[in-house]
Amino acid sequence: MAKLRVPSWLSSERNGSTANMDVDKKRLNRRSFPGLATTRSKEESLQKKEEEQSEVSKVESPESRMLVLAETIRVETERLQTYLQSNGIAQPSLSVDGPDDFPLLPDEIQQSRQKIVLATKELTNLVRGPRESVRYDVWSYLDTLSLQLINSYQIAKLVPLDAPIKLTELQSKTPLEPVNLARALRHAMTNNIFCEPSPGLIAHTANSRILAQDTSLQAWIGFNSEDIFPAAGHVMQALKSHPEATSITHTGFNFAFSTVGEEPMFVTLGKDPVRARRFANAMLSFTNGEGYEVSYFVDNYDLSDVNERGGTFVDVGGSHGFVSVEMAKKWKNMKFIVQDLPKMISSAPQPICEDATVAERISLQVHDFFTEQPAKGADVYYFRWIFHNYSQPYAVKILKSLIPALKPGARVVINDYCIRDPGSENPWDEKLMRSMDMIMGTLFNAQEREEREFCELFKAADHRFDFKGVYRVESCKMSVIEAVWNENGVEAQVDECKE
Ligand SMILES: C[S@@+](CC[C@H](N)C(=O)[O-])C[C@H]1O[C@@H](n2cnc3c(N)ncnc32)[C@H](O)[C@@H]1O
Repeated sequence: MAKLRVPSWLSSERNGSTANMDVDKKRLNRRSFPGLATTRSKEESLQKKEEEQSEVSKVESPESRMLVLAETIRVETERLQTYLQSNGIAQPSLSVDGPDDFPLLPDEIQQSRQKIVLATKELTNLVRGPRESVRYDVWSYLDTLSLQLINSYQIAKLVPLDAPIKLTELQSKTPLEPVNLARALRHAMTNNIFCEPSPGLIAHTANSRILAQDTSLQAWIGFNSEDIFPAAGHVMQALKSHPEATSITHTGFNFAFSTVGEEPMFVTLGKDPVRARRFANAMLSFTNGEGYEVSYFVDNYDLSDVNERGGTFVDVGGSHGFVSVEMAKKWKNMKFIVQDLPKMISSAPQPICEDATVAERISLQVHDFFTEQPAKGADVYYFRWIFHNYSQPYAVKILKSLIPALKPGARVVINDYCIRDPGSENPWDEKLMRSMDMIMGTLFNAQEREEREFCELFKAADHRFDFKGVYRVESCKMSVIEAVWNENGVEAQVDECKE
């Protein structure tokens, strides 16, 4: 049997694991903006491989692996519990009044959480065994299905927060036929969404209660289960008919919603204000998730020179402008333009923000980013969660459409994932990023990109884009990828984008 390697992030030896983590952290947060850091070199990758090889010597026999994992779970749970207790933070609980989220935690405590989740998952896999694990992993879509029914029929809002409700009474409040309501609820209960304290009585858990209260979360579940889930079921069909998989109108989404060869997903959503609003709110929920907070960008991206000269920041594909609102609060001398498709712009809140001194510096503009950029001579063109929606031909077109508007020194800033080498991300984030990559393929035939791919993208659009590199703030999952417009740029060298 092949031997299992113990990854350094899972080791329960405190000093060893912390030391490894520090090394990893330093390595992974290396940035390639001039003056801030240097690009990860081949030698460093090799060195990492060697370090990993040496981990093989710490191989555990399959019999003891369960105990290693159990010990990791015990040690890390104790660490998390102690931290919460000594800081007066409520302990996690599934009961209806359990806390909604963890507060911002120090890095090492956050890593404890990650280790617990990942060790628990591996231990579950080991204890179930390979055949049973794989056999039933494929049923994970049923978790989405039961959640879709509950969310779509707004069942969580029908269950009182303070007392259980009889299933029969709940049935009378929904158009869902009793068998289907009971089956969706009882399936969701296997995921701790609702509980049945005694037969026929339905009550909230913390999970179902948050679903009843959080409208952005409802939108997130709605978008994922009603737009992405059907699209995922049509990916095979899309790939079989268009194996090259670059067209944005021949995707799983297009096959699911009968728009093949007609229009991309955003146009479809844009035609329906309810769906457009749900998408915007879903993005808000996602953005508020751990490691995606807009504050990482707002707090760390330096615009003091632009602010000093009262410059302009264009948020291209900026949805309802929530990034610009936060930026305008910080940079009080700057102007902001939020651009998006007509339906998105018309459904944006008016005023965009309560504070008039912020709102008056933000304008909304209808603009299709595949056409010539109308905001000429701005200082920054910012794209958040845009480029990962597009395969290379489209992404190049978006950049080319900017060129007539660019003044020398204009910054083009992409705020997206930047994928690292397989296995170099912590597994928690790796799963998230790989999942997002799958979703991008499903909806757009698009992809998440590595640093080299971003560099190649800019160079493919125009050699005058001076690629500055990738910057990622500690604990943030998103990277800032930047290029500066250089009128006198020289023809790109073939090797320029290689690691
Ligand atoms: C994934 S969302 C990102 C929104 C926002 N930047 C954020 O960070 O949440 C993509 C946005 O691009 C907009 N969009 C899609 N196609 C567009 C186009 N051709 N021109 C302008 N905006 C577009 C969508 O309406 C949506 O608001």
